[in-house]
Amino acid sequence: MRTRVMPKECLKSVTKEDWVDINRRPYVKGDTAWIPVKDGFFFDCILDKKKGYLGRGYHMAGDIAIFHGDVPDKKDLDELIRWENPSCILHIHSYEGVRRIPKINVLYGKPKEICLKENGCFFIFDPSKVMFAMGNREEKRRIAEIVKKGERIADMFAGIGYFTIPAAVSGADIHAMEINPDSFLFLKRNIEKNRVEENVISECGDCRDLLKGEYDRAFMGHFESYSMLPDILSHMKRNSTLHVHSINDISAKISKECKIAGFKPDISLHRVKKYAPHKWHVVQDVVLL
Ligand SMILES: C[S@+](CC[C@H](N)C(=O)[O-])C[C@H]1O[C@@H](n2cnc3c(N)ncnc32)[C@H](O)[C@@H]1O
Repeated sequence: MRTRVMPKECLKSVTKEDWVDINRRPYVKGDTAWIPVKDGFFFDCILDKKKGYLGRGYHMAGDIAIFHGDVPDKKDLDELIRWENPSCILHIHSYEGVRRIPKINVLYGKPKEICLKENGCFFIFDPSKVMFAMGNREEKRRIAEIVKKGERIADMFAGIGYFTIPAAVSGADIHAMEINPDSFLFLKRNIEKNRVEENVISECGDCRDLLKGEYDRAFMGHFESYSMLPDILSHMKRNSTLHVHSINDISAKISKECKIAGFKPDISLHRVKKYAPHKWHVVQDVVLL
């Protein structure tokens, strides 16, 4: 790659210059930036094609690199900085408690808010403050496809709007409930950012206290949500649908609760992602007959 070598602080001021190749990422090391140059313009250094990254697995949320599991070693970090040029590297140890608060180490740079675009929806969040499950993209797309315009939906564990936003964009009316005030603030901003204010009523608090009226569908996007089945079942219409998330198949437990509430459940199981060895994040679609 042909580059011009400049102090890092020049990066912002040169982006609009006609010689800058905006289709390539600049490479930054310490205080120096190697800025890609378009064909036909003056350059002062050719950067070797970078060797691939061979370290521990990670994923990128915007320009923030995230490790789960064990803490990566210094060699992996140096390699990753060279390979991805991230603004920040986080190690997320776990998500704590019912509010799923990330327990993190900042390994490089400074955490910040990012805005991801997925399946045409925007999600603003700070991965050091709130949970965002990167592997649920397909499930969000599936939900956006199956909800119907005008349906009244309870999103009992709305988070930053993982399911609320795609369902609202599809034209459903969502009652979004979220107990964590940090996640709730991002939820409000994502409702605005995606311009779905008319389709979403959002409330901060415990969904068990907030459920109101009758619903055509309910999203139960929390692994312990089955314990709240009695709460939601008293608000569900006949022929309505629940989407109950869990680790591995809990159809038998769900079936028992639905029968106690007077429904005949028709359950189908969908895998969302691998969670741990022998453990799958699954969702049970439960039609209440
Ligand atoms: C979408 S995230 C979790 C996703 C993932 N399926 C899991 O269980 O780890 C779940 C969200 O539910 C919220 N939450 C937990 N208990 C709640 C409750 N009783 N009422 C409303 N929101 C709740 C948490 O704060 C969190 O933002």
